[in-house]
Amino acid sequence: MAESVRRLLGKPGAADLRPYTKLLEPIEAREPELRELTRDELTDRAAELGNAELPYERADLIELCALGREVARRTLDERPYDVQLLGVMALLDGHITEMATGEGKTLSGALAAAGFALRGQGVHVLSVNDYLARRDAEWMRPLYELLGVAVSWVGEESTREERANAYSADVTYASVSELGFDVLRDRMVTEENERVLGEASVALIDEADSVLVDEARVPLVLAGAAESSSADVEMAELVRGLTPRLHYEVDDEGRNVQLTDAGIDEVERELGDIDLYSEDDTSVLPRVNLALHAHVLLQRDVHYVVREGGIQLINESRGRIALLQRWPDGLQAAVEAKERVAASDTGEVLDSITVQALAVRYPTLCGMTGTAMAVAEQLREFYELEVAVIPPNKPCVRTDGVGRLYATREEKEDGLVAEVTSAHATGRPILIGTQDVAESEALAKRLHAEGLDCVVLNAKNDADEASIIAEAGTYGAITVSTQMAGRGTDIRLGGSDMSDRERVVEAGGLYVMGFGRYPSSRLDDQLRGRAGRQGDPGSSTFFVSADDELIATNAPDVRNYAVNADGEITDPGWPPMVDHAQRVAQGQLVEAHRNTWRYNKLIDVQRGVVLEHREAVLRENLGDRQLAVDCPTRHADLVAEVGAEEVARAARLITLYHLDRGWTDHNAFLAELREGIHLRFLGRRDPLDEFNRDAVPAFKGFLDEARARAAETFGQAEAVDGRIDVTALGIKRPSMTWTYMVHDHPFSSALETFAGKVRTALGQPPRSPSA
Ligand SMILES: Nc1ncnc2c1ncn2[C@@H]1O[C@H](COP(=O)(O)OP(=O)(O)OP(=O)(O)O)[C@@H](O)[C@H]1O
Repeated sequence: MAESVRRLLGKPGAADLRPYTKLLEPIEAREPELRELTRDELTDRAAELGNAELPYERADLIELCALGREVARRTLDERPYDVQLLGVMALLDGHITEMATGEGKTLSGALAAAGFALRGQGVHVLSVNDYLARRDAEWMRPLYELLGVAVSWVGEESTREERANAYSADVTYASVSELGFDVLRDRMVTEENERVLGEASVALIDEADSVLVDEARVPLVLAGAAESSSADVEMAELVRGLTPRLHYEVDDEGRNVQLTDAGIDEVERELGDIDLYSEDDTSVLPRVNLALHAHVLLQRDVHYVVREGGIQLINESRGRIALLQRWPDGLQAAVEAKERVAASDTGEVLDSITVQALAVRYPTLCGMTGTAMAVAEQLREFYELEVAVIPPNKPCVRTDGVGRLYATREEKEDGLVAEVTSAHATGRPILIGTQDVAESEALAKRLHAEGLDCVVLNAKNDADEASIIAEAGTYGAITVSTQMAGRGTDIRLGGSDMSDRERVVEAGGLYVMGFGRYPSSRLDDQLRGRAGRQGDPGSSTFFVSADDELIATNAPDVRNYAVNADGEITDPGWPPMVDHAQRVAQGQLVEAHRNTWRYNKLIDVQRGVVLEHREAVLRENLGDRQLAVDCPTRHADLVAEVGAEEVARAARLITLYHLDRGWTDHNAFLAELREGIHLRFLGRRDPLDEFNRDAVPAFKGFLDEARARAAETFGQAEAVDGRIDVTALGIKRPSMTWTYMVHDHPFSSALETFAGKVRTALGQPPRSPSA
């Protein structure tokens, strides 16, 4: 069997590509005829595809791909490769396609989106950020237009009208957070026509693993009227004076910090001989704990940066600044106090939705990424999605080294610098991936000190990322970067204009070096994948040390191997141990994901009940009907005075107000419950049971209570000049102006840590990484 055919048969465990490959020949056979068609004729042919339902039958699928190819050639001057068409077909079947960096996912995705749209489905193409949403929509616009498909995009700056217009297009590009914002806001409208989202039924997700797995449990939060929170400067200063190990202890994983007995004494003394555990004032201990958490566990330039006089979180799975992201309010204020910056505004949480819940709203889900196979099981477990591994257009000739393991971090750095020096002497462009901002800066400093000029790309300058990345393949370039997921710009050899390509190819192409392994093999692969694009030469290798957190925590035994004069461990036994360490870390992330999912399931059920009820109030006048029963006299009097329509309007606003108000309060209760539950955990009860035990009864009378409150308010309604003034009744809608993504870390990590402790206390073995 020819190698090219063997490659096309796909990997075990992945979706079968054979049905698609069989269509490649007939698709190609359509080409001569389609080339002769005028633009209008092409558009007409595309419209004809709309005369049937999904899924596409064989003949129509062939026609769609052939048309898509011709249209892309004419409008973008890019004739989609066979493998890109395989990607289109797999997406149309609702799969996650794995396509390597630079294989042209943007074009594949656009053709698939158009395919769905031609069959009458509304499509949302979800990107990881606004920049990519806009860029891709504009880039693909000529293609969509020729196919007769309306395309649009939404960005952070878009107004309500622009959003409504954008979502009414057949295909809308948006970032996950903007979409989340609109979904949450639409849930709180008081008039049906205030909604901006249409009826999209398909979500096509770019960087699908990052969104569906890494960020699945991140809640997007809709916040209401802002007010200023007060920074707890007193506590920040107090914990600043404490001594590690003497006054507090951090657990091995660096996820939990606790005062020691000496620390408790010290804090009590500093606060004027109070009793931290006094039943009379329970507010002090949480304040101390927050300040301690902020002081010890959240590190500047790792978890956040201080920029423009404020704290900006670093999104750990992408190494970027997460602009709208903040920690739960108390913690955010504690970090602000620690860094002595002004306290930022806080708001009341009106509602929230996790990225996962956002994704599963769509009847059809599909997506693309460079690295999906490694999370195939999770995609199946959480989303019932299959992965289709699309082979590269040209075979990948990149060589991936086993890597090097050193005993200490210093030796690792020395080893890397030596390798950079010798590779740089040949003119090869080098890309170094680091774990965090602080590390990227320290390494850049060292390289400069060695006379090696380099450019740094990290969360502090991510606005320039597209241009920095575009030039990373220039002859002699050295680029130091934090994680590469979702960077969305490919590295062309010889610079963005490829003018120097030959020289760079001769030198061996891009050399990717990882400064430490990431907690997930996918992140390693994303970094590696930057080299060897479209059959380019290139290589990759990772430098690790026994001191690296990942290794020290999960594979401490590597220390038993002998080291050579450079501090390098050369025994062939080490690579599997490092791989194992990474698998353990991955297992912990999956477990955390499962945990959040379990909590959210219950909350989602409750939210579903409220939303269904809300819908009936909005569309079917349920509030009015209920109030006519609950306050018959008042209702009748008001109808006589101002008419049924005006009463129905007021009834709707009053009922929705109390439903939303109740849900906001219930949300706050659930959040507190979740955060407080780990304390009870020490009592060795299952936290989820505990959570359900309280959350279920708390919701029990929810709808009745909202109804009773509405009746109470309605009872006081007065007619003035033929109208019912609801604001006079205290019905004021909160301003829903901003959203943020909460970092899930503090709670879930505490939960996991406590879970570990409980298991140990019960004499159970720690859970295995693959569990
Ligand atoms: N069929 C084609 N013919 C020629 N060039 C193409 C074709 N398809 C895509 N390209 C080009 O390849 C480059 C990479 O495309 P794209 O950015 O979509 O890749 P990607 O798979 O999304 O990579 P990344 O993982 O970096 O986001 C672009 O410059 C694009 O114009």
